[in-house]
Amino acid sequence: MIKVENITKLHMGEPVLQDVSLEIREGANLGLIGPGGAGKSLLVKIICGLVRPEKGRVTIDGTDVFSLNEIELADLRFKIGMLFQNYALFDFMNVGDNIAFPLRQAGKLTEEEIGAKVQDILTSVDLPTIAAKYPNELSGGMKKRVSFARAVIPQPPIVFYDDPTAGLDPVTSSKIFILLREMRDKRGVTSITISHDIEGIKDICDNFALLDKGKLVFLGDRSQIETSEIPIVRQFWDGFSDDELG
Ligand SMILES: Nc1ncnc2c1ncn2[C@@H]1O[C@H](COP(=O)(O)OP(=O)(O)OP(=O)(O)O)[C@@H](O)[C@H]1O
Repeated sequence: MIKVENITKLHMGEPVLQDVSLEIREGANLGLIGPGGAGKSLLVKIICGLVRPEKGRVTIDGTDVFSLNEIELADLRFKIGMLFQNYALFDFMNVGDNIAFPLRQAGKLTEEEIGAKVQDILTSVDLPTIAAKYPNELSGGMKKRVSFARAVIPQPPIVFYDDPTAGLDPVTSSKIFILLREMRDKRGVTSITISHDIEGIKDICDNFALLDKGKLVFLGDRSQIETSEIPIVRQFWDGFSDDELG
């Protein structure tokens, strides 16, 4: 269970997140939507302890994230896979070494076992032959799939996906959403997916939150979001542009 209580974060004295509270129970998948700059990525970084808020509390399975020391935080991050918006691949490592990185960090498997796992996951993301390539030789869609592979290879129980299909063509996007759905159905992960692709996240998430200018303006399940009368919720969910909303 992930519990976010009254998170407030300031940037140059102005609130960029304001009193945000939500809960994600084990195995649930939250879709986080809202305009650019609303604070979605920042909220996820706070939840996994990468950024400290001015106010509020985050607990993951009962552990208060901000009470942890650096070593305990590093342990917590082993439970959390993160697919960052900007890939965050190491340019100086080839694809195989990038994906193997979290397994080597954990230090529990032999090189032979790691090699087999890397090959398995590369096959499952439909890129079986690119282990020796470097990130700068890959297309955006390939980098996303490699980042996905690196985020999920340690089989974390929690995964955060930050705009996993941004800038991808529709075919590659649908492949990514299939991978996300498999994580939910086969591995039962608890997840937060930030996305501007409403059609894509409709199918992989069971709960939805909408952030606007740092405030949580909606939190609810699919039927609640479909019937919400909050104008910005309608605008985002239905994907129309209403000039009156500005
Ligand atoms: N570590 C930080 N501390 C304080 N403020 C931050 C920090 N990181 C980002 N911000 C600010 O938080 C605001 C929200 O940024 P964020 O990237 O979370 O938006 P977003 O909703 O994810 O946008 P997009 O959909 O465009 O990715 C921005 O004004 C940004 O400058």
